[in-house]
Amino acid sequence: MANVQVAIRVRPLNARESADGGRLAVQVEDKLVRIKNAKLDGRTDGAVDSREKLLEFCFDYCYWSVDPAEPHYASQEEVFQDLGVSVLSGASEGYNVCLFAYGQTGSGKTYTMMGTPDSIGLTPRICQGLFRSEDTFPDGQNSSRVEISFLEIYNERVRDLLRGGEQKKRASLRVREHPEKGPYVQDLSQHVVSDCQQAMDLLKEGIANRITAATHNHDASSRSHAIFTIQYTQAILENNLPSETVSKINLVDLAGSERADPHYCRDRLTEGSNINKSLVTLGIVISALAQNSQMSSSCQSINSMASEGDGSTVGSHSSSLSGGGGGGGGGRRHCFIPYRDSVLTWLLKDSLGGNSKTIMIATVSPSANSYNETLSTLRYAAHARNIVNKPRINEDAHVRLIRELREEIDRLKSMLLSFEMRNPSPSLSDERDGNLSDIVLQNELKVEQLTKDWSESWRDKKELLEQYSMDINRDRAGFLINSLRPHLVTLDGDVLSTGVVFYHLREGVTHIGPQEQFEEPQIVLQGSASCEIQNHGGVVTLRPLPGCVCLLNDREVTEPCRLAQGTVITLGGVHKFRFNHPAEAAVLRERRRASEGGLTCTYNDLCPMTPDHSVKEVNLQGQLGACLSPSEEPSARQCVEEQQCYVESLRQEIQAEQRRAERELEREQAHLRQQHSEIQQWILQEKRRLTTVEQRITQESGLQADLISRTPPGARGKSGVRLSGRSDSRSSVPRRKGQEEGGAGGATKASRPLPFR
Ligand SMILES: Nc1ncnc2c1ncn2[C@@H]1O[C@H](COP(=O)(O)OP(=O)(O)OP(=O)(O)O)[C@@H](O)[C@H]1O
Repeated sequence: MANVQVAIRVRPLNARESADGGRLAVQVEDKLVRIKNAKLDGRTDGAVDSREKLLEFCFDYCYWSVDPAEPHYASQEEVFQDLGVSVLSGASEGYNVCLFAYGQTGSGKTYTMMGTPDSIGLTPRICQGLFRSEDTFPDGQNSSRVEISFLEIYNERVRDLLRGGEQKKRASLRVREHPEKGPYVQDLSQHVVSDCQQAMDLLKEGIANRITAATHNHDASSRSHAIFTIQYTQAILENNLPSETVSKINLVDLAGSERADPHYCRDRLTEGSNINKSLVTLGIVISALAQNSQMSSSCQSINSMASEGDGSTVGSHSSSLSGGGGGGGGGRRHCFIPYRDSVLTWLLKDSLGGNSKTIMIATVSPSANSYNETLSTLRYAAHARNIVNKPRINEDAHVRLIRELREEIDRLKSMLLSFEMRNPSPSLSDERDGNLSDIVLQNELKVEQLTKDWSESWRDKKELLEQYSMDINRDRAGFLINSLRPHLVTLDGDVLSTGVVFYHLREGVTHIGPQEQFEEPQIVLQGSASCEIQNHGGVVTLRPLPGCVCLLNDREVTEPCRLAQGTVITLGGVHKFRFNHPAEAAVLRERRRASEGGLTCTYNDLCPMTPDHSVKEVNLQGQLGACLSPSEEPSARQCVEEQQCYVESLRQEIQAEQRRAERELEREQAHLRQQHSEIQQWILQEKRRLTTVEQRITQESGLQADLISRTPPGARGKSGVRLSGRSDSRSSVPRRKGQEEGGAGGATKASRPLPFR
């Protein structure tokens, strides 16, 4: 059980307050805050109780940040040293922790939680502290993982502050509740970060996406509640005893409460009423929780008094407590907590009365003009201080089992020892002694095995995290997985298959194929498709195996073949993979950047498909050679050398391809030459035939003219031509050249095929 810790921070007077005379209404002394009602100061009529003039509240921490020149001025660092360090220590022990800032608009919540570039606030300091604490463990003993998400609640809708794209940023997300893990936001992006800078970048990105607007009190007022969540997973192996915990750190900057102003536009009024609604719900939740906690503690004290009186045991005392809220306390029932009445309280359910260590920092203005708002904040905060939470260490179930078994072993061992001491006679103790020893031995074996399993599984997870930098939704659309090792990605042709599979190509040989073909295939495939991939110091070679058709970029290979970045491997016509070589790709990307568009190093560019690839290949080789410098990392140099070997082999392939292409060209040219001479001959023949036809036409025309002139007019037909004895339709109609002569003209051309295709 732990009470919510409450801190108060008083900010400096702002320009408006100073201009108004700068009268102060708040005083701070150690853990006490006093607030004076200046309006009642002048009244001496006795109607006013002096207690109304000066009210006093006690809190866990009080910070006076009004004037840096004053001796008890509390800086950002001082606030961090109390509250931030408390957050970090809670998280490092495996507890969920929540720190939220509450206060009137313009009272300094965002300044305290986020700070300014010159004076950073609690959230960035906590991120720094988180990564700093990681360095305190000796190498190899601990390992951790930090995931970040950032959301805002605006007009009762949840928005992801770290999601790219305008549309996605505006999309509202749904809040759901997991039976064990509690409320969560569906589809909220999670970002794995490996250093403080990455966390800071996300924080800045989220802050920039937050909705702000000008209000009476504040020019850049946050109009939404912002929740920055760090999920911190730690694994430690100390003295062969594992521990694995997951803690959630919620850092909340609430929107400021403000009185509604009728001069505001409708949107601003709706916004304000939603802010106030959620803050009122928060107030109701806090009050109800405080009431329940007080009721429980009074039950506890009544029961403990009763148990002292009748001498009952601790067990019966606790059971009477757990017997329900209404058990004691004069029959009063525990209040219902309306968590679901606002999105804010629903999401903070665990932080308020649940599994979390919670700190509230209430920010106030010192000005007498803000008396009412400050008093309301102090009352709100005083209520919150009564809330009792039930934080517990979020331990991994396996680790808990190991710990419990170890405790059991210790208990059995001590039983064994005391049994031996009480029964020195060997005959009597031998049998029981043996039984206990067996149990101890069995448990020790179990613990040993479990510890081994856990260590291996954590090592695997850790290794995986180191190999992959995995970022969910960071790249705007989905997962971005960056691996540093050569790997395969499945390209599944089955439309019904979902999910993407990565296979690391470890140093040595990776067997790919059906279960029965290899003793231990690392990549199991259905059917008969198989091959071996060798990775020797980053040089990756595929060896096709008999009985399986193996294609690299759709070209069949039968001999071992060096794999290049981006190669598509097809095995047995069904299984497709894309090969990625991150180191090779990095070097090639670097070269591409250096050449400013001179080179596009995809596999297809490197492949000798057309003669002009040789130009690119030479270009590539020139760049690789030129880029080698002594200052380059050995691995990069090695990679460049490998690239040069690879380029050399490509160059030879290109030359062979060119020679093949030249031979092909020569054959094609000979064929064309032959066709050309055939056409020439055909044209010549046709010309000759035409000349003959023309000569015949001329002859026949002469004959006809002669015939007509010699025939008497009475013997001529209607057409003026006397039909000869030979029935020749060709001579009975006027002729058009080329049409009539035995079809030898155009018709012949169409019906006679050309001598080429
Ligand atoms: N402790 C402080 N020291 C110096 N300046 C402060 C302090 N607290 C607040 N301020 C200044 O007061 C102004 C308002 O502070 P801040 O933006 O943090 O208010 P807020 O409570 O977050 O307001 P809102 O709820 O409207 O967003 C800012 O200019 C901030 O720099």
